Formats: sequence, structure tokens, C-alpha cells
Amino acid sequence: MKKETPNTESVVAIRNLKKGFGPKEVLKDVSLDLKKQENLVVLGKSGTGKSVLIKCIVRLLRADAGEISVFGEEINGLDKPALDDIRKRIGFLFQSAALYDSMTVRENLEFPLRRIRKGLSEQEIDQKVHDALENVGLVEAIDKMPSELSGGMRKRIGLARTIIVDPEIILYDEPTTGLDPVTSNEISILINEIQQKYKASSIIITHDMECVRTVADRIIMLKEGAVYKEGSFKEFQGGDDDYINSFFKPQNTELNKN
Ligand SMILES: Nc1ncnc2c1ncn2[C@@H]1O[C@H](COP(=O)(O)OP(=O)(O)OP(=O)(O)O)[C@@H](O)[C@H]1O
Repeated sequence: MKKETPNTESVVAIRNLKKGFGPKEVLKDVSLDLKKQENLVVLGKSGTGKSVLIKCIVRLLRADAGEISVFGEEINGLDKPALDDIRKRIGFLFQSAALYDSMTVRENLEFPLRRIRKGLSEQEIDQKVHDALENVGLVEAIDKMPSELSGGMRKRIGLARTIIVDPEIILYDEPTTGLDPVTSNEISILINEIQQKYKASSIIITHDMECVRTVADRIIMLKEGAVYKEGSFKEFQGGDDDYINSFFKPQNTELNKN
């Protein structure tokens, strides 16, 4: 479990966000802040709109109402070039973020670098690829094809591809899904290392309570389209709210204990 971070500066500030699809109201009234260099976990039942929330932050989805400020800029009002500039400072690790099967690991990592960090020399690119792989402990996989890697290794390469462009904000959508407990724990630890090394501010969506325990500086729980509770892991544990306890019950939190 982590100590609370004292930082108060918000890199993302959301006020009264509303987003629905046709008659279906998904996010009804969500307000939250992501503080600088914190790991904020978003919890909620399947279908409560956690993925919709992070997609709204980068305007992959347009909010119906409310304000979303990223690095102090209201993103709903930005034109395309200004939005692209903001997006370049944000890394995503989406559930479906597959590697390119026909490219080696090195090529997979070079791809976002060449697109986002234009003007780097070949030597600088090479150095960044090595650094990113070193940070996820997989330098030896540099010339491998994705098909030669295990699921856990692919997740790590996905993470390397996210951090290689030095994002200031990282959005993780279920980073440990589909992994065994040991590998999940390694990914959770990596998320903390990345927070320290890159001074990144992150939103992490996960159902993996061991991951929550390891990475969360703060937790926000969504229910029925709004923030139901906000607090530290400790503050979420052991209360008498059945809804909250259904997430934190022993078989969930003790699952991967060594
Ligand atoms: N582009 C879209 N068009 C229509 N409906 C959508 C779209 N994206 C999401 N939804 C709907 O919004 C609701 C919330 O979806 P979302 O993926 O955000 O849930 P979630 O909380 O992330 O769930 P999970 O934990 O299962 O990943 C779902 O009912 C989903 O079907």
C-alpha cells in the first residue's frame, strides 16, 4: 500500500462531465482531479463508463456537457493541431493496444518515436529504444517478433512503447488483465517505477485489487454515472458499505499475496 502524495497541482480537472450514447446515459455527473505525479485508480462495475471517461480526456469521445481541462487547457474547445499537441504529452496503454505483428520489437518502439518526436537522430532513437526496453527489463527482446513473446512480455513491450515518448500523463486501461498473478504484480511494480522515473501522472482502470493495492495513491469509485467515493486504499477498506466491500472482499485483495 502506498503513502498519500502531497502534490496538489492538477494536470487533469474534470467538472460535471456528462456522456451518453443515444438514450443511454453513461456518465451523468463526474468531477475529478488527477494531481501531478499521482497514480489515480478508477474503480467501478463493468459498464459504468471507466473507459468512456479516459477516452473523453483525450477527446477520442466528445463530452456531451461539462469541462475537461488537461494541462490547464479546456480540451473541448481546442482545434485539431492544439489537441494533437496535448495528445503527444499523453501515453495510452489500452486493453486492445496490440503490437504490430509484422514488426520487430525495435520497430514497434521506433514507430511512435518517429511520429511524435520528429527530428531525433538515428543514434538518439536507438538510445531511447534501449532505455525504454531497459526500463521494462526486456532489452534482450529487441530483435524478436511479437509472436515470439509471452503475453506478459507483450504487455511490457506495450508499456515500453507508451513510455518511450516521455508522456506526462499515462492512461492505463486494465493493464494486468489476462496475466497470471506473478506477471500482474510485475506490471504493477513497473507502473510505480514509471511514476517515479518519468514523474508521470496516471489514471489506472483496473479490476485487479492487488494492482490497486500496489499502485494507488488515491482511488475514485464510480457508480451509476457519478463519483461514489474517493479516498486511499485504506479508506476504502473495512467499512460497512456493501457495494464498496464487494470490490474489497478478502478473496479479491488476498488473491496474489506472496
Ligand atoms: N462508442 C460507443 N458507442 C456506444 N456505446 C458505447 C460506446 N463506448 C462505450 N459505450 C457504452 O458505454 C458503457 C460504458 O462502457 P465502458 O467501456 O466505459 O465501461 P467500463 O466501465 O470501462 O467497463 P469494463 O470494466 O467492462 O471495461 C457501456 O454500456 C458501453 O456499451
